[in-house]
Amino acid sequence: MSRKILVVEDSRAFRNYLNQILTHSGYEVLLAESYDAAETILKSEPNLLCAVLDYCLPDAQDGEIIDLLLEKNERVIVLTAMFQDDIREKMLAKGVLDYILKDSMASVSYLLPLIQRLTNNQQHKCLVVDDSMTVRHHLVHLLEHQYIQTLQAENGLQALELIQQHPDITLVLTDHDMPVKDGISMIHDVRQKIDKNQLAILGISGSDANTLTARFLKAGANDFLKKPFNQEEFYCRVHQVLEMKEANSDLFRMANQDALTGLWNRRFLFGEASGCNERIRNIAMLDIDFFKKVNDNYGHDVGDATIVMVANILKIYFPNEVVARFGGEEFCIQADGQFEDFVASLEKMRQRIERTPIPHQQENIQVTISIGVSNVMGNLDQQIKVADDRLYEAKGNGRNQVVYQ
Ligand SMILES: Nc1nc2c(ncn2[C@@H]2O[C@H](COP(=O)(O)OP(=O)(O)OP(=O)(O)O)[C@@H](O)[C@H]2O)c(=O)[nH]1
Repeated sequence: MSRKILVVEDSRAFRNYLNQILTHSGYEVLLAESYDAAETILKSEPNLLCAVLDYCLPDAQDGEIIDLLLEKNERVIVLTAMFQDDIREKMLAKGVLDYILKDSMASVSYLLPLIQRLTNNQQHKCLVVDDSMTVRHHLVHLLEHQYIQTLQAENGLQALELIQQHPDITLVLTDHDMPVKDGISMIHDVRQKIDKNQLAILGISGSDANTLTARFLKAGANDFLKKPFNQEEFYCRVHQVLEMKEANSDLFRMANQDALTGLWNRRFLFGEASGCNERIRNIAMLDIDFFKKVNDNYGHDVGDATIVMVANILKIYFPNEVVARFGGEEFCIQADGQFEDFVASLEKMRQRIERTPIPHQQENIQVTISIGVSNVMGNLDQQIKVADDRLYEAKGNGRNQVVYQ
């Protein structure tokens, strides 16, 4: 997705300031000081993330630059020195994303978060649930204008089916009064399985019932928006809900991921991933052989690079399984499926690690791993204990091997 932003601004100081803050944040900025200059740039630079436009330019004093960009279906943010209700109404009616009052350099501090929001929106998929096609289309238009992908459902039941079929949905916007299944009972059902941090829900309703907001929130909605709403309020609520969700996802990642390798950590393995039921599952415990020597001979940084190399190969061979860094140079893989297939993949992975050199100065460092595997009925602790005993058997038998019985 494009990171190009067109900035059209006649004040040199303001233009340079915008260029500086946007470039610093990793965007590619195209600068124009007038309508004519912008028109020339647009001939050769399609595919913008958005355009930041001064409302009043020396050669286009009444917002004509906005029409030029909107005709090309670009996303437009307007900078204006005048805050007049009629201009604001006119701009928003045209389909401008937002406007920013240009009364000081500090006022543009709102701009960067807005542009970052547009960038992050591209990771989100929203399910719009409403029995009115007109309302659905209006909401879809607003969301897609901000790069949020969309799906649509006519009632709560269809919504539940789509949520199950599309685990990548991150946001649901739902009405309440719908045939077949209403919004609040749909939220109740969703929350049996998916919590607020995984899936954000924004209730939207025009009902006059003054208890509806509380009912939506108590059922598990993250927020509520009353119809009719204006575009600015809609975007503010959607942004707020998505920001909260992203912050929670970041926290979850920080608490459950190993910082060096990006693998899951022990906390995740015994918490989220373990489940409480006793059942059969495949467990592998892996340990890098003679790892202390890598640290002693080449230093801690090379030791770290070795751990990362092993972790990356684990991810390649077990992309859909729970792969965790158990401790220093010890890893654990938890998998379902056929035990023989699991052992075969572990053996291939062991050979791959043995063949993968870690370049260091003029040398290629080579490491091996030992693996113990279990497939017994029990809880996670019991299964890890069996795999761990087999890992130590592998170490005792000469290392660089898989022991699975
Ligand atoms: N570089 C680096 N070293 C670590 C890290 N965590 C633990 N270690 C080191 O890993 C080494 C583990 O050594 P040992 O437990 O003696 O085992 P080993 O040398 O791998 O020998 P065997 O397991 O018996 O084959 C210790 O020297 C730890 O200091 C880490 O995050 N980075």
